[in-house]
Amino acid sequence: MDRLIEAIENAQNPSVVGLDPTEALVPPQVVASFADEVRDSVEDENELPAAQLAVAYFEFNRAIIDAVADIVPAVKPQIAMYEALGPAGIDVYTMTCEYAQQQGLYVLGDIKRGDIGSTAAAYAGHLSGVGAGETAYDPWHEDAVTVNPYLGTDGITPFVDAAAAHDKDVFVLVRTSNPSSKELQELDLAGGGKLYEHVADLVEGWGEPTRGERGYSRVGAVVGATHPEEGAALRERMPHTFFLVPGYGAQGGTAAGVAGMFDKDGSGAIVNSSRGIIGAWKKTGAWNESMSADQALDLVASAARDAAADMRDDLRVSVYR
Ligand SMILES: O=c1ccn([C@@H]2O[C@H](COP(=O)(O)O)[C@@H](O)[C@H]2O)c(=O)[nH]1
Repeated sequence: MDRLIEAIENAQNPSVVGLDPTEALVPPQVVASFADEVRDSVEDENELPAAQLAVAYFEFNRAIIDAVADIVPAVKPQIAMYEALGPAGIDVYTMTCEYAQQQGLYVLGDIKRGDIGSTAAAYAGHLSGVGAGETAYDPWHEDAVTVNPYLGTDGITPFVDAAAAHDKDVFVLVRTSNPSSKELQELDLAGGGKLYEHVADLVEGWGEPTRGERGYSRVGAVVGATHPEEGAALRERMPHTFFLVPGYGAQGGTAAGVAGMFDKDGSGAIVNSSRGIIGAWKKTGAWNESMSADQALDLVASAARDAAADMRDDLRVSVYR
């Protein structure tokens, strides 16, 4: 986690921009502008819509990354949005991750994997790449990934081992931001405490052998911005676990609400906003259908930069107090 902490300190900004493109979030003229280019590249007409959207997603992401790279430390591409497009989407996911790393950003791949140990070992290829030594190949370009702890220790260990071997990190779902999270995570355990508290203790333990110079381990926790009190209690309970905090903005989380998830030095957490930043252009009232694709991308970029700067300033007031 030391690299992420350093990037946050350099930017004085504990926030991460979520790259979750959907058809509704990309200006239509951007998608339309790739129709001809894509038609020549697909073998089957049926592939056209996915291929066209995929190219549009990449240009959309690139405009946003260029606009925010000097003010945020990290991006979090959500792989679901890309997987939804099939192979063309997966290509654009990896291209986005690579481009973001090239711009100096820490890339947190939101892949939420979880399976039995032997399969988890294959998923851990997201962090370890393919092969070893000089011929090692990293197709994913991720600095960290999210994982689901539901299968227990053997589903997590391959990710932790890969993270330790490749100077990367893992974020484990502990207290997720969504309304239904209470159905499982708030269950009372026979021995006392809630299920998510037990997961929190496991996460702190999984990370223990990987503690870095800044006191945080390579095994972080996902804690929703929509649970301010529980997040603050988890901060106390998990002193060596860095938090990824989604749910700010579109899901109702606030800077005041997440303040307790940071440590006394204003470190220990990074807050995500996806739709609030990449969809900010829709709220400006400046878009119109006669704009060119380039003009629309300029609007996306400037609105994203303004929204990212507002979020940074908002967090600075509450966190760097
Ligand atoms: O508990 C969780 C875990 C992950 N997420 C992901 O974060 C972003 C949030 O997007 P917004 O548009 O800022 O709401 C998205 O990729 C989720 O899958 C989460 O929200 N909560």
